[in-house]
Amino acid sequence: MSDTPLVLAVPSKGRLQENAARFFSRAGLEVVQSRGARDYRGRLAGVAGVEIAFLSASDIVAQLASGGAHLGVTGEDLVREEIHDAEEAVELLAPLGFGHANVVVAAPQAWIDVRTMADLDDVAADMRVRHGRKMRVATKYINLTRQFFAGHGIADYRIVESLGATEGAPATGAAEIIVDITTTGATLAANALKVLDDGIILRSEANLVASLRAPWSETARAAARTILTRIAAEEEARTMRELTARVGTLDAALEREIIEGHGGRLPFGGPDERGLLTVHCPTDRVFALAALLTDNGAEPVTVRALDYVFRASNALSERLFTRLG
Ligand SMILES: Nc1ncnc2c1ncn2[C@@H]1O[C@H](COP(=O)(O)OP(=O)(O)OP(=O)(O)O)[C@@H](O)[C@H]1O
Ligand SMILES: O=P(O)(O)OC[C@H]1O[C@H](OP(=O)(O)OP(=O)(O)O)[C@H](O)[C@@H]1O
Ligand SMILES: [Mg+2]
Repeated sequence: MSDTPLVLAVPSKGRLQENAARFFSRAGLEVVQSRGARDYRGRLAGVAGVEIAFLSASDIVAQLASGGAHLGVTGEDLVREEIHDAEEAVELLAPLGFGHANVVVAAPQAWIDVRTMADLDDVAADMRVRHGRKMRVATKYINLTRQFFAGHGIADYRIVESLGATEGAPATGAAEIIVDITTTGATLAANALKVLDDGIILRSEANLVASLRAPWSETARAAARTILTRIAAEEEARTMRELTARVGTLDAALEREIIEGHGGRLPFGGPDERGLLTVHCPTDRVFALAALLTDNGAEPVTVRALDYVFRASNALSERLFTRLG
C-alpha cells in the first residue's frame, strides 16, 4: 500500500490529446508508452512510481471520481457533468489554457423572438398550455442542463438524451432546442442554431485534476510532488522574463517601484558584488521595467526567457497536499 504507484491519466484521443502531450513535454515530463504491455499503460521517463493510463477525456473523469487515477488532464465540463459531488471527489489544480469550449443553450435561429432564457420559459409554458406537450432539450449534459434550467426557474421541459450529432436534433424533430459544447460556433451556425444571450452554462477548459479518493501512498505523494514541481517551474518561467542590469546600489525608492509598481521580484536579493541586479517580472511588464531601469542610469538592460524556475514549494503542490491533509 505504501508503495502504490501514482496513476496519471492522459487523454489518448480526441480534442485534448495533442495539447495535453505538449503540456507534459514542456514541463520536462516525457510520457513513454510501454511496449508489449497488455493494458494501455505507460510511464514517465526518469520519474519513479508513476503509471500512465491512456484514456478518453470522459474515462479520465470516471477514474478520477472513483480513485482509479490520482492525477489527470480533462475538460471541466466533463468534471461538472459527470461527478455529482465534484467538490468532495476531486480538486481542480490548474486550468491549462487549452481545450476551451462553452456549454451553451442553443435554439433555432428562426425563433426570432427568443433571445434569453426568460423567452425560452415563455415558449415552454406556451407549448405546454397550447399543445399539451413539453419542450424537448437534446443534450448529453443532463446534469448541467437540469441545474441551469432550475436556476432560471424553467420546469416545463423534457431532456432527450443525445450521444452525438446533438446539433441535428431540432432539424430532425427529435427536440426543439439543444445544450451542447461549442468552440468556434461553426457547428451551431451550420445547423441554423443560435446561443441564447444568457445561455452560457459553463466556460470550460482543460484542467489538471487531482482525485481525493485515490490511494495516496507515500510513493504516489512523492511522484506527485516531482510532477507538480516541474509543471509549476515551467509555468512560472513561461509567464515571466528575467531582466539583468548594472545598478550599482539599489535605493529604496527604485526597489519599491520595481516591486510595487511593476510586479517585479528580486529572486536573488539586491545587487551582487559587481552591482548586477536580477529582476523577474510578468512578461507584459518587461518594456516598462526596462525603461525604468535605464531611466535610473542602469545600462544595458538585458532580458531573457527562462526554461524553468524551481522553488522548494509551489502553489500546485500546496493546493494538493492541503486538500489531502
Ligand atoms: N469544440 C469542442 N467540442 C467538444 N469538446 C471540446 C471542444 N473543444 C474542447 N473540447 C473539450 O474536449 C473534451 C473532450 O472532447 P472530445 O470530443 O475530444 O472527447 P473524445 O475523446 O472524442 O471522447 P468522446 O468519444 O466521448 O467524444 C470536451 O469535453 C471538452 O472539454
Ligand atoms: O463550435 P465548434 O467549433 O463547431 O465545435 C462544436 C462541435 O464539437 C463537438 O463535437 P465533436 O467534434 O467532439 O464530436 P463528438 O460529438 O462526436 O464528440 C460538439 O459536440 C460540436 O459538435
Ligand atoms: Mg468528441
